[in-house]
Amino acid sequence: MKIALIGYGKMGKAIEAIAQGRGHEIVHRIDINSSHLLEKEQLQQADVAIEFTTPETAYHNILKCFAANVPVVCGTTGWLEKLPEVKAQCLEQHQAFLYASNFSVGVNIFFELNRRLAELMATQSDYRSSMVEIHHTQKKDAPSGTAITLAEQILEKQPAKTGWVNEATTDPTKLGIVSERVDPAPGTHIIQYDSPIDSITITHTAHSREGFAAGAVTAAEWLKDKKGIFSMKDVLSL
Ligand SMILES: NC(=O)C1=CN([C@@H]2O[C@H](COP(=O)(O)OP(=O)(O)OC[C@H]3O[C@@H](n4cnc5c(N)ncnc54)[C@H](O)[C@@H]3O)[C@@H](O)[C@H]2O)C=CC1
Ligand SMILES: O=C(O)C1=N[C@H](C(=O)O)C[C@H](O)C1
Repeated sequence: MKIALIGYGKMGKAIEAIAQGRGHEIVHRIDINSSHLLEKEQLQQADVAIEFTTPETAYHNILKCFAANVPVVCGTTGWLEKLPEVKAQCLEQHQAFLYASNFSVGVNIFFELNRRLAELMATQSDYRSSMVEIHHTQKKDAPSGTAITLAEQILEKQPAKTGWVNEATTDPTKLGIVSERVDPAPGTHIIQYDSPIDSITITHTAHSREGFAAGAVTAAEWLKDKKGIFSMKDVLSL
């Protein structure tokens, strides 16, 4: 499979290593200094594009892939206000798009646990939920995309909560998400339910970026010949 890597930073390089290890060819490595490679003719040399850039650039990069008729896997976080528009464009232009706030198998299983735990806790008014996410200091967005996905799952199951805030809170109608930035943390997410009697905590800790990169390559292999909008739930059949 021929891959265009859009974003050749920490994730782009981790994805390159996994993709080449699986016999794929990287036809373009596109970063801030080589964005001319996002032209239609260049992108069309790839079977699939994998986009890990910045909150400011993801939206336009995805639209360029649509214009070139190239399926795109996107892992960039921090741009979700534009997601509905991207999905609409994908359908309108008959393109293929797969977004995940986290591509690792472990986190996608953790999402399922989180959803179930939130469901069980929905009727347990003695417990207060909260979240901590820990990442490296170069991370541009807070809270992390994964934390937002986890929060949305909790809010969906707990109607007493009306939203999340990116700080610790005693407001029972809000889910507090604390963001810590410590090197070299690749990504840790902790969900906690506390009552006066006890606490329940579930934690996912990434030991490296390998799981994110492997998941993104698996998603690209899966998406290559498809049309439509997909998620890692589709890829992993969860
Ligand atoms: N969904 C997931 O599983 C994961 C998502 N991420 C997200 O992926 C994104 C990238 O993360 P890192 O690789 O750690 O960041 P990084 O800062 O190491 O790399 C970003 C890359 O984007 C490039 N870039 C900037 N503007 C560009 C443009 N206009 N066109 C093409 N390339 C451009 C930069 O030159 C750089 O190579 C972040 O949003 C991060 O939150 C990170 C890890 C896992
Ligand atoms: O920026 C990162 O590094 C990560 N970003 C993703 C997120 O925002 O959730 C996924 C992972 O936690 C690493």
